[in-house]
Amino acid sequence: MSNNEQQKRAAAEAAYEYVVEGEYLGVGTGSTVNHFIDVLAERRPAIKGCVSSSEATTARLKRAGFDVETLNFAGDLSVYVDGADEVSPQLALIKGGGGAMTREKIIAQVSDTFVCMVDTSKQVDVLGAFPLPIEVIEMGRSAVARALVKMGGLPELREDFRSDNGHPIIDVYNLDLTDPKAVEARINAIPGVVTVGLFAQRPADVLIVAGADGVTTKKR
Ligand SMILES: O=C[C@H](O)[C@H](O)[C@H](O)COP(=O)(O)O
Repeated sequence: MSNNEQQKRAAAEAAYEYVVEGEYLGVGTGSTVNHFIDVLAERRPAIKGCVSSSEATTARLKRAGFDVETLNFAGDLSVYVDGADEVSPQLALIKGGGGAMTREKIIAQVSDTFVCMVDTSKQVDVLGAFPLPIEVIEMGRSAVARALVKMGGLPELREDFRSDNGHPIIDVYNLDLTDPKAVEARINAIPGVVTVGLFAQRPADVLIVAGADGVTTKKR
């Protein structure tokens, strides 16, 4: 395993401490979450089942023998575990590098504790070096892109990609994200936007950071 993969694994092991037995567990998407699912598969907690944020995570959880239930059935959750593409000191996040942010944001919103796992490379003072993913309705994608240009952004359509919900994704460079809550609200208000991958209005509650010197945990 590379150093980076070892760090992801260490973060996943630390996140496991937040799993609540006897309940449904929210599970995010991505390479760090894949390590978390591997940890779940090894330790087999007595959870009721999982609520998944993507088809890829659902398939991996099922292969590991876990029940995957719909959020409509499971209702509000105690714990949601996921990764992120960037994290600010206030625990605001950019998510959606894998295109899963719509389902991720829905699950984060109904979870008491959002546990986010990252490696040190994803910690930034101000969000925005990572292009901001925005899921859009196909017929509105050019209109949304023009609105983003007016905000100072440089939108790029993600080539040959559809989200699990069947929508295109625009990745936006160059946006000023010094006030991420305000930008999130402004982008949410553009007709045609399904979900912006900014998690500032609902940031992480617990941040687990894995680095060369071990794992640290920060709480909001
Ligand atoms: O759409 C993907 C999700 O938001 C992921 O949480 C994010 O991209 C981080 O993924 P990874 O753990 O692979 O860096």
